[in-house]
Amino acid sequence: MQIQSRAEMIKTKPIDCLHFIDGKYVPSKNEKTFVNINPATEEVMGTVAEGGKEEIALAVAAAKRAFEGSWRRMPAGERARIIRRIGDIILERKDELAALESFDTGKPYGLASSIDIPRAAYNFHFFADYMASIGTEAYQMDDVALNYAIRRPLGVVGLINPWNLPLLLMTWKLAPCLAAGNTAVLKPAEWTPMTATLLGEICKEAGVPDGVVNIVHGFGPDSAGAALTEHPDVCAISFTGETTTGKHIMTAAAKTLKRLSYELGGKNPNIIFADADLDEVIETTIKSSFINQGEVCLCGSRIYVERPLYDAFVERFTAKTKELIVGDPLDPNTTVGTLISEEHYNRVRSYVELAVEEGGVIETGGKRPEHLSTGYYLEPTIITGLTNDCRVVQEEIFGPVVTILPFDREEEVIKQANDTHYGLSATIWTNDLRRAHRVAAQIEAGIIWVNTWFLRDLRTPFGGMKQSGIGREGGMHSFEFYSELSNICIKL
Ligand SMILES: NC(=O)c1ccc[n+]([C@@H]2O[C@H](COP(=O)([O-])OP(=O)(O)OC[C@H]3O[C@@H](n4cnc5c(N)ncnc54)[C@H](O)[C@@H]3O)[C@@H](O)[C@H]2O)c1
Ligand SMILES: N/C(=C\C=C\C=O)C(=O)O
Repeated sequence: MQIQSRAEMIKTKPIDCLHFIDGKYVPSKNEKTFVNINPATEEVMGTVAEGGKEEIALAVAAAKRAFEGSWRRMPAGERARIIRRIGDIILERKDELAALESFDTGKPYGLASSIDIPRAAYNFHFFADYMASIGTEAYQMDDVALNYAIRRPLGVVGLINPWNLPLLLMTWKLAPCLAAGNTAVLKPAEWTPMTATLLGEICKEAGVPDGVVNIVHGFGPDSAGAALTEHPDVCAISFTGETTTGKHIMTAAAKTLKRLSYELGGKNPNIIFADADLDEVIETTIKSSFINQGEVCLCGSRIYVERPLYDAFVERFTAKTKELIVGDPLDPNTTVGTLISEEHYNRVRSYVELAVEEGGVIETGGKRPEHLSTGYYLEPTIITGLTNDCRVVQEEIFGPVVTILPFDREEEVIKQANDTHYGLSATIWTNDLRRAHRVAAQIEAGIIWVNTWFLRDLRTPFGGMKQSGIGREGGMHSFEFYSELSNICIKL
């Protein structure tokens, strides 16, 4: 399908986003809505129904009915077929979903089309296949007794999502949640409602029974998000977002003792030893620094380079960064689109100004591109000359901004890499095999890549430690979160 121009798409597409509750698109009871702004044109693309306590109550009631109805009793093979079909339909509608994801986020259409949407489909295909292979455990107590565990679904689960990889991350939660036999109430991020809205009709077309998947739009505090974390019939929350938000949700969920899975913020080290292959390092570090405008929790925004390689790296990396094309997300030549919102643009810009106050040197970037007066565009930015204790090196910026610091010894860089409240991911570049294993084992992070970045095997544990998260999702870890185990002991 040729991508229609933004104007045509919005004229012809129902861009107003309604809730999807019990298999039907509905407005809020009080008719409240908020506007959805396109970050590249700063134009209103449509309205979004603003959900609150009432809409969450309707959605949870529908999910509860569906759970107690056909869904939990559906044979696993039939459930797997439906889940796989969701993935199929996402691929059939890839162009449309990629365009809407690009309109909502400002990310290049090419990125949405090559990464976000295919990975959203794969999340369903992966868990539909994986669920057939999961087992539990059994133990014989000599000839006295036999113990075996059975796995059962939790019930109604709340899934609260961020705006940076909207459909990818929403489906990373929804696929295993459904595969484990649960029903779900999803709360998309307020900045990115469109692909979430279409996910409702895609699930219905795939054969998901009404009420199994419900989508309620709105904000966090005093809105749909908070209501979901407080509802007594929601037994678990999987949340992806800022660490500060995670703390608020934990307080709200405590009242009803909900099970929690958290994927939170990060400030990830990218450690480059002098023996690394510089061409390979530069090519991947451009991605791990600036892909999706740096709005990826896994981005390696703290770059540490062993001193013998430092000058060559700064020179080559800066030159390569200057070649990146900041522009219209729908232009196939664009490699860096817009930030998500004016609010976020101003926040990221403030960190560039802070970096100068802290003594940093802006090697490139830090400004709005002169030829782009409309849209929340920011040049990819490289900062040197700071120390590890600077706020710009310590705090998550979540934009196209990286710092580069030199180091002399392995022990020194491990200490600096770990000197953070976060512990989500890390990247290590070296051709010394023993050093790779030795350093990786000492880095305090949930995910550590060596000589690569964002290479994902969905069977692996995914999540962060310290202030970057609680729990792991992926493969068996998702089933550990989205189901209960009971041990049955039979006397022989
Ligand atoms: N660890 C990961 O896998 C991962 C992935 C993507 C993004 N993130 C993190 O997410 C952040 C950016 O995403 P964001 O700005 O959407 O995060 P955010 O915390 O502002 O919002 C995330 C979601 O939580 C909702 N929310 C906000 N306050 C709430 C409350 N009190 N109760 C219930 N829901 C509430 C929001 O409406 C949104 O849907 C960054 O910190 C990034 O590192 C982490
Ligand atoms: N959760 C995942 C990616 C998170 C990206 C954060 O912005 C994944 O790849 O499964």
